[in-house]
Amino acid sequence: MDALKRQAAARALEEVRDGMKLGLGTGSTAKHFVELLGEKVRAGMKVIGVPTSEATRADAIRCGVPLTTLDEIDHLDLTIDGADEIDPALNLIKGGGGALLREKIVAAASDRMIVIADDSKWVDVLGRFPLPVEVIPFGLAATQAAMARAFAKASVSGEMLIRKGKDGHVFVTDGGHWIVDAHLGRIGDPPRLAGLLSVIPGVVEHGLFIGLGSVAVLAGAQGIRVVERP
Ligand SMILES: O=C(CO)[C@H](O)[C@H](O)COP(=O)(O)O
Repeated sequence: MDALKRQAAARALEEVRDGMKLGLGTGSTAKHFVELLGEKVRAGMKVIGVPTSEATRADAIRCGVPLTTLDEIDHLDLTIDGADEIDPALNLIKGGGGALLREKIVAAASDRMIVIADDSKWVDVLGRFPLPVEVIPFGLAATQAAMARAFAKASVSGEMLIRKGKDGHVFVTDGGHWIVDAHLGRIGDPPRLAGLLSVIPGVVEHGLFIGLGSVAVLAGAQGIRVVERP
């Protein structure tokens, strides 16, 4: 699986041109991309990156990739990031690594987003992977009740679990928020659910990426498949 992730990352690297401003995703697949990009930079390629997490910032520094922020620049040419699920409309579930808020800000500031993944992430319908929803800890019960109402309106339902870290404590995002993982099973209308979740005050962001992915690069046993957003 790791070899497939690296192959997808290598294929996406072919789209990177000298002088580009890049969004650098988070997760094991995006980490391969940062490592391969580092090799190009050491060979003379001039790019600058905005990391989507503190973990990716550390990886990029280790690999020698020059960094900036979306305070210093307001626009990126290309973001390369992984995903937890990808559907045929190139709607995504992201946030398995807990970086969905910065990932979405960076993707939205980019002209294009290339999603890199092994082909196990490709699904007919989103939802088997629990949907991460980043929330403010204040008023959590009220926020979860509002989320349940949004789920009902979108004809989905399922358990909501506060994400815990490996140490058993509540997982805290880079932004200081918590994550509720919603086990919905099947999300029939992702854009509708995305809209309903976005207007809940205690929801900072959710892991449905609608209309952000431009291209998916999927690596499988049969080779690489490149899928454009329809
Ligand atoms: O959204 C993410 C992090 O918030 C990741 O892109 C997603 O979890 C996929 O990770 P991996 O490449 O390790 O499978």
